[in-house]
Amino acid sequence: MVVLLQPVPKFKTSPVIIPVLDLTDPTAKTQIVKACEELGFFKVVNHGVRPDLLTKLYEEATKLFALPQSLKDKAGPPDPFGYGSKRIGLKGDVGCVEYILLNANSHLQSTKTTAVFRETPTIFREMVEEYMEVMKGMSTKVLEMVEEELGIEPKGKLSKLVKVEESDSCLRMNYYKEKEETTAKEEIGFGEHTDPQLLSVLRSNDTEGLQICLKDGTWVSVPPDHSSFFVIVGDTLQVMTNGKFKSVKHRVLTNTKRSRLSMIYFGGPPLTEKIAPLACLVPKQEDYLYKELTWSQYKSSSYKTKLGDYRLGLFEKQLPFSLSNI
Ligand SMILES: C=C1C[C@]23C[C@@]1(O)CC[C@H]2[C@@]12CC[C@H](O)[C@@](C)(C(=O)O1)[C@H]2[C@@H]3C(=O)O
Ligand SMILES: O=C(O)CCC(=O)C(=O)O
Ligand SMILES: [Fe+2]
Repeated sequence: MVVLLQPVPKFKTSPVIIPVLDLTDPTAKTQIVKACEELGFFKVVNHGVRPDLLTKLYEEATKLFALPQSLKDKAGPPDPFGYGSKRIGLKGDVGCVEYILLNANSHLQSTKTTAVFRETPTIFREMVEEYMEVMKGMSTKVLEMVEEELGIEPKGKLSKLVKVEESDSCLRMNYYKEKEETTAKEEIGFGEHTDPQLLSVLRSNDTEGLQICLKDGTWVSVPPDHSSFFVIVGDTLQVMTNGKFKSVKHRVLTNTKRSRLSMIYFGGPPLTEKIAPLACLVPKQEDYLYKELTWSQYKSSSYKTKLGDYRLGLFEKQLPFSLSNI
């Protein structure tokens, strides 16, 4: 008899060394740049975010996902904002995940974002707004440190993209339910992908599941740590640094015994912002690896791709005909 075994995703079980950054350390900017180049990922400790805000927000988010399905569905299907279950994006991707996606920019706020808040207590909305401000602050701080270390001029060129009111940032809360059967296998919670924005700031409860892909293609598990944040380099930062920083591929595998609740702030530039390699980092135009696109163009093209697609190809310069045929 032939027994067909379920393919188990390959990944290293031994934890890889994730850079741990204390933003108040005078050497932090050098370490941030190193981590963004080598891994596109690092952990932030000693961040000063009010622990009671985190605890309370997690309590309220847990209550939200425990609401009757009929109430949650009032804020769905996502447009892409609002409440979603299993389906991710518009191109048929699925995962073992329930989520809400909310605009951070109140001027761009969609009706589906408002619908989420209709089903939740006022305190939830207030805490979400405060949390988004805190995340904006942390994203700005990280980008300011990158500017200083790389000598990016004028000051604020990068960080203002997430700091200004028009920035197109969003917040996602993902809930991965535990499996009923204790013998159940791990499944894909959130399939492999890179984040399109400049950078993402992630926090989760203490349930494992997040994995990142190293440059050699091996997947490694990121040990969870509810007291820290994780920063993920996005596609836009890869383009602006002309490939110096790596937009890291990541995914979530579900845990069979415990539920995972994560919150991710995606720091995006204003919709009209032109994204291209920074001239102060790449003096010669012919050395640019990427062409210019507005964030709005890249974002709408991203929504035509599947989760795991290589979206940075949209930015890549076409090689001259003679070269591309070699
Ligand atoms: C399949 C998709 C979901 C996504 C939009 C996309 O077409 C490709 C990028 C996906 C992603 C990944 C990071 C964030 O979670 C997200 C909100 C984003 O900006 O890009 C999601 C999009 C989504 O779920 O709407
Ligand atoms: O839920 C997580 O821990 C990560 C999910 C993620 O990568 C995303 O929402 O873009
Ligand atoms: Fe992601």
